[in-house]
Amino acid sequence: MKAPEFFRQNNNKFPDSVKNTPFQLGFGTDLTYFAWLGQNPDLARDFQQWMTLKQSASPNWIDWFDVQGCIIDGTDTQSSSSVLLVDVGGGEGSHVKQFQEKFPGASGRLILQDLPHVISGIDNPPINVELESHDFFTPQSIQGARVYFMHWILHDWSDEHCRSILTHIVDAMEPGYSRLIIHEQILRDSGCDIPSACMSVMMMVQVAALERSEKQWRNLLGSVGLQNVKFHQPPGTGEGIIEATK
Ligand SMILES: C[S@@+](CC[C@H](N)C(=O)[O-])C[C@H]1O[C@@H](n2cnc3c(N)ncnc32)[C@H](O)[C@@H]1O
Repeated sequence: MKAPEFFRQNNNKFPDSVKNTPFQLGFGTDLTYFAWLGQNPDLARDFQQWMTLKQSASPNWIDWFDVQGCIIDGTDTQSSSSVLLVDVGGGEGSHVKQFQEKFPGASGRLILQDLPHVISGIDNPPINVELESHDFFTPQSIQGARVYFMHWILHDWSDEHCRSILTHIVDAMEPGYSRLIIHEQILRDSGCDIPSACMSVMMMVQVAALERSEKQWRNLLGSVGLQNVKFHQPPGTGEGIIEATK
């Protein structure tokens, strides 16, 4: 682990670039973590399988969040091409698969987006879900979906990168109709629990990013023009839902 060496060399400052973290020092690469995974297919597959396993062992947001009232009830049921949910950076699709299984009768298309090497590596694609190679730093191809969903995406990126990702989604959202649903940690402003703090440290050393508090989320989402920002915490502990509209 090269973190102590990295921080000694950098005067204990937070990494200033996703291309200059303890990860690059440790693995002797100039690539960002996700670009490096793209060049290491076996490890990329292990990473996606780990994400799927993690999800199967975690509380599922659709079991405690009011999906029916907040999403399904207001969905356009008239157009056969309308999109119910886009899972942006959705990996192997465990979230969109669970959504489809819990709400099989919900009207609208379900779309799973991720980088080309991830999409082409999916062995068992979720049924009734369209797969699309998409780089979230480019304009969003799906316009006016009811929901743009992201789990464990924004905690991988600095505020500056997040603004780029979010701006492409905001541009595609239909005012008053589309919802952004972010499934991430919502840290307490003080007295943060140890597992969440450890995750934040992991994001720092790997991708120069962080877990965020409610105040940090509000500032970030407000900076790209999102409004009606609501925070939902699950019963007990765990990752929350942050909901916003354009
Ligand atoms: C921490 S994983 C989360 C995956 C998935 N949302 C889940 O919860 O299982 C981050 C995901 O972002 C994807 N990703 C990274 N950079 C991307 C980009 N530029 N465009 C689209 N997806 C990207 C990765 O391939 C990976 O699947």
